[in-house]
Amino acid sequence: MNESALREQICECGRVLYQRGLAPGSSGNISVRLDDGWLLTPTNACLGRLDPARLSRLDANGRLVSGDAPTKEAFLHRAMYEERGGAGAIVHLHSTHAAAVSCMAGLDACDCLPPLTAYYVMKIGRLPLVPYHRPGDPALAEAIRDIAKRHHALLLANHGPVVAGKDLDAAMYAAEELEETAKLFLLLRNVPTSPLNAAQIEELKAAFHLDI
Ligand SMILES: O=C(CO)COP(=O)(O)O
Ligand SMILES: [Zn+2]
Repeated sequence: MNESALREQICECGRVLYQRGLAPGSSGNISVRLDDGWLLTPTNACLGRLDPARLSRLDANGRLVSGDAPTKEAFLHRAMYEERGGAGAIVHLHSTHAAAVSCMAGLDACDCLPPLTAYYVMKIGRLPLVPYHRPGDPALAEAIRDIAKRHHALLLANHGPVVAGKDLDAAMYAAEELEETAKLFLLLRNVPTSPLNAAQIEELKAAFHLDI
């Protein structure tokens, strides 16, 4: 896909996520890796009203070469791309139910949500929790670097999810599946549940060649 089409795709993805209420206000950010840098959403931009021409274009060294000032988390996206050679796009949201889970006490920091459904296992697998850092804190890049080596999705404490994918559709679908599973998790809080067991997860990993 050429850069112009990628710009349009970022804006369309932003519109869909905003309209679904997964990126309220000016929250969230999206990026796509290019051969020689990245395209990112501008800081303080509403994902529902992006202008393709004003997206932030960074060169391979992370310098802004065109467009508006990039998301305050450009360094986080860059760290994830550096650790995940196969990642083509990253979506960060403040989707309500995933954000709610990120605020809960007593989570398993290695895996915040149970494997309630096959699609959660297929799209997300395991969801590590990253300790709280303020939005835009450069220390966040190093905090996620080691985790990103092993996980394409992570949950920022008291904040929201960051999800990478081979392309923007994959990242977006996985971020939406994460939000739906967080919703299920909260709905089922006081209900006995039977998450998928290890054998069922192994079967999915084999059937869909999952790297989780
Ligand atoms: O979600 C956000 C920060 O965590 C939004 O920040 P930006 O507007 O700088 O992308
Ligand atoms: Zn955020």
